[in-house]
Amino acid sequence: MITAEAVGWRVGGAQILEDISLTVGAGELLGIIGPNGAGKSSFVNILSGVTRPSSGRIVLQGREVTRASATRRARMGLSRSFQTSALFDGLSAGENVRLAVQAAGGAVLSPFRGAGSAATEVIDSLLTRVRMPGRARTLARDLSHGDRRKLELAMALASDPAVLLLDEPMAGVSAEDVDGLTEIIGEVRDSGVAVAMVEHHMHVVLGLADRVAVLHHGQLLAVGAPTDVTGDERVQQAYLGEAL
Ligand SMILES: Nc1ncnc2c1ncn2[C@@H]1O[C@H](COP(=O)(O)OP(=O)(O)OP(=O)(O)O)[C@@H](O)[C@H]1O
Repeated sequence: MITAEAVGWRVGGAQILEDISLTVGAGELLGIIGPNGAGKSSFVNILSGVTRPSSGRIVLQGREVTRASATRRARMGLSRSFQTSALFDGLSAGENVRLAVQAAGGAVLSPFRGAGSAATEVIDSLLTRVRMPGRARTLARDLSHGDRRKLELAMALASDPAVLLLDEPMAGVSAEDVDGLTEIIGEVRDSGVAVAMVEHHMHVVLGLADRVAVLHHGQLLAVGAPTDVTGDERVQQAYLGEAL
């Protein structure tokens, strides 16, 4: 579904990423881990089109998109969530989802119902998919941190993506919400979406991912099944002092 071929990124004389080749297939979840500053977010930015790589290629659904904009990639079936919240706090959960559905369809944006606006059923089904049925009228600012994360996921799913990139979808949420989000993301993968997920909650990544890629100092240190990766000596060295 999405492939990075020998991707490198240099900025201001620093080699941030070097020779990264990774692929994520339909219905597969690739966990991307690595110590702080390893290059995980930079890599996701390159996959999504926020950043152009200095070398290498990105192929999305069989078509090269290395120089395609983020908007074009979104139209080709790629969706992503960001490390920081992208919600409109003064709008309700349903209105936030409505905007995402409209944006996905290339419609004029309006959080309010009107001609050509996203159907309430579509919004409700997205909120149900992230286990927030009946929360459409709650203001985003009144949602718990975990529910905000779920709402962001609903918005990322509004375009019915083939590829979903998640950058720390569980950052700062409670243990209970981590479990809920884990289940939801697992269901998204099981529905056939190719998911690449950067996440610091190691037990989540190791429990959920089909394969895990470890970045370290901008290089791909290891990639494979979770148990193979955690048993890799170089990976253990990279995480020295941290629990794996
Ligand atoms: N636009 C930029 N210009 C210069 N350096 C950058 C830029 N973006 C990222 N970097 C540097 O690239 C390195 C990798 O950053 P990146 O945010 O991708 O790491 P990360 O693995 O996502 O880290 P974290 O786990 O802390 O989020 C860091 O040293 C960072 O300072």
